[in-house]
Amino acid sequence: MNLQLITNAEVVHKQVYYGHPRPGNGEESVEISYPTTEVVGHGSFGVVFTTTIKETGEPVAIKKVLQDRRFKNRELEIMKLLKHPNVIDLKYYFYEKDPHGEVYLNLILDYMPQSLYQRLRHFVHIPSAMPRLEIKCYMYQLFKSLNYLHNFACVCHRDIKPQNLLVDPVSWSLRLCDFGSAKQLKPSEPNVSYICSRYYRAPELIFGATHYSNQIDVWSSGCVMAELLLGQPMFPGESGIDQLVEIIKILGTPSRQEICAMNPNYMEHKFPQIKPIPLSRVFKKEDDPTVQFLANTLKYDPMERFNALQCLCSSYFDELRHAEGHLQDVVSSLKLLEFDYDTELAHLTPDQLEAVKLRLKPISVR
Ligand SMILES: Nc1ncnc2c1ncn2[C@@H]1O[C@H](COP(=O)(O)OP(=O)(O)OP(=O)(O)O)[C@@H](O)[C@H]1O
Repeated sequence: MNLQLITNAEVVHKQVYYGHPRPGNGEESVEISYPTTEVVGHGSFGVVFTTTIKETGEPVAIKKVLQDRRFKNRELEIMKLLKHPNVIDLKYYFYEKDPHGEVYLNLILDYMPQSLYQRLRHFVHIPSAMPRLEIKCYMYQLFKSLNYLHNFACVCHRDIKPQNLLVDPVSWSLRLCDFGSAKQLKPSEPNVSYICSRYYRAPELIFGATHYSNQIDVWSSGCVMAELLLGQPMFPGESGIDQLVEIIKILGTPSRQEICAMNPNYMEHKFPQIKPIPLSRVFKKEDDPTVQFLANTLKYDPMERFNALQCLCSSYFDELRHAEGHLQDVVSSLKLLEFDYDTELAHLTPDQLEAVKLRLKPISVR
């Protein structure tokens, strides 16, 4: 995405629909105005520019995508469902026609200053490591967003990568964006395996599985965390199949059982036998809970891989639950230890709920 400055802003007025209409109000609309525009970015599906809504003073990003009239826009339908502090919020949307009669959908989203990709490039450029606590806060919020997405909205994001994680480097808040590849997966229905950006693709996708689960997002998140720690992608595959080679070079050749767990229909089992490199050697400077956490997110077998809530409960995040001084201020201003029962924990059995609530509490009040 190239960012380019636009000058000579003019104010436009638009009749827009609310992203989350009040219950019973159908597709409620309102008129807003905003200057066009300060910054634009070109993505694979359209442009994104940032501006400020005149009536409310809200800074927003407007993502404009070409609308195929034959289909409902899945990104819009999914974004209407989502409301969580760690997910980019759809404030309004509207359609517009260009002079050639093409229809564009405009998604008006809450604004975040940077992507995690840009934040990491900042540290690589200095050069210095990203502070370990900053990484931990971002990863915690990422898994909070995934726990909500997977268990409440039943949506799989399918394109977790640093470019789609938006952050505020001052408050350390994080929000997940770009639901252009997201889908509600149904166990009985097949899904395309050619999704997710290469470095972050779960091995079951590389093995061509069509009955994968939300666990593909956990693998991608493990790759993001590894990249933040290393300053460069952990599995930088140069092609689809080379991606698997990069994974095997570190995790070793998957066993017959692991291949079967990734894709039971995968027949060719001819791989050179490579031994795994212990992750403690790849991440020499990291402590045991960090290395163990990465090992639990980067497992071949999707069922053995931690799910998002198990990740949140991991001892890697205990430092946030123990927090004192400045970190305690960060934790409380980001409301990291606050969970909403209905949208974050309602899928648990009563026994699981008790155990999880105990685990996620600040340590001082246990
Ligand atoms: N809410 C937002 N606030 C600030 N910047 C944003 C916002 N949403 C998107 N962006 C910027 O625009 C970029 C592209 O957004 P998005 O990923 O949604 O579009 P895309 O067309 O799907 O892009 P891609 O080609 O990367 O898939 C983001 O990486 C980010 O830099």
